[in-house]
Amino acid sequence: MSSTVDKQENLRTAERLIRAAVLEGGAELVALPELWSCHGLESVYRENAEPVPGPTTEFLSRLARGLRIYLLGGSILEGEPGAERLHNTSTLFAPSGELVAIYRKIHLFDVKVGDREYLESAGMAPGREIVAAKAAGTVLGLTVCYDLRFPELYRILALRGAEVLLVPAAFTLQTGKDHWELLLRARAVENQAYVVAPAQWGRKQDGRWTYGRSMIVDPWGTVLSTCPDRDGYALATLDFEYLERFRREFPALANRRPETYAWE
Ligand SMILES: NC(=O)CCC(=O)C(=O)O
Repeated sequence: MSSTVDKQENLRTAERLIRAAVLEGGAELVALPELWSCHGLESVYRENAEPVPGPTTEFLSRLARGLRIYLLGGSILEGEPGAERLHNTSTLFAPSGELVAIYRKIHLFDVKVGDREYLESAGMAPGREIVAAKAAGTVLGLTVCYDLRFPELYRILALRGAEVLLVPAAFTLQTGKDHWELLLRARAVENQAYVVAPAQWGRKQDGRWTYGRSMIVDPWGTVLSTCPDRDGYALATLDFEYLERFRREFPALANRRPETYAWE
């Protein structure tokens, strides 16, 4: 998606794309990008924030139930009325519509890229909990965007059994062109897991460009599917028998030597 600050328009676009992924593509798990319901102008984030659960998660729950799918609600702006700072919050719904996991972005994007400064922590508070959730006999690890640069998080998720690492994102164009695919493939290879990474693309209202290229990567590091620079979806089959065999025959996770690793 290339979300705007018009929440109703974003909800309509998300619904159209989710329905297409399921009804045309046969998707059983659908994932939206970071801040899909409102993105691109920080000055309006507070007025677009909602509690979780709230109206936008209700919308996602209805879609998950109606289409009988697992639905990752990318991330949205979470905020109780009067909260000092918001959270960048990802939610996961079961085919029953039940909200089965809530993950709040841990690593906030406080960096300078070229001549542009990002200070996500000015408006957001970091999450404090690592979240893995069971879904249809597998385990999904929830993360958001800049988290991708912190391999510790993904290793902990893998050690908790995650076989699919979810990375809804809005990478900048400048970092994304060199780092997005590299980091996604690295997280897939080092954790021997599928990586599902739906992304914002295009120019935003505040002038920033996002990189796009939603991507699904397999445990070998092969890119199974990606998106061009327009709204759409990447689609792939995740083969958990292959994953189990690969981890058994090439037991890199089991070959770790934690007793020799020094901690900070
Ligand atoms: N929204 C984000 O967290 C952006 C992360 C990003 O662009 C990066 O390079 O990291």
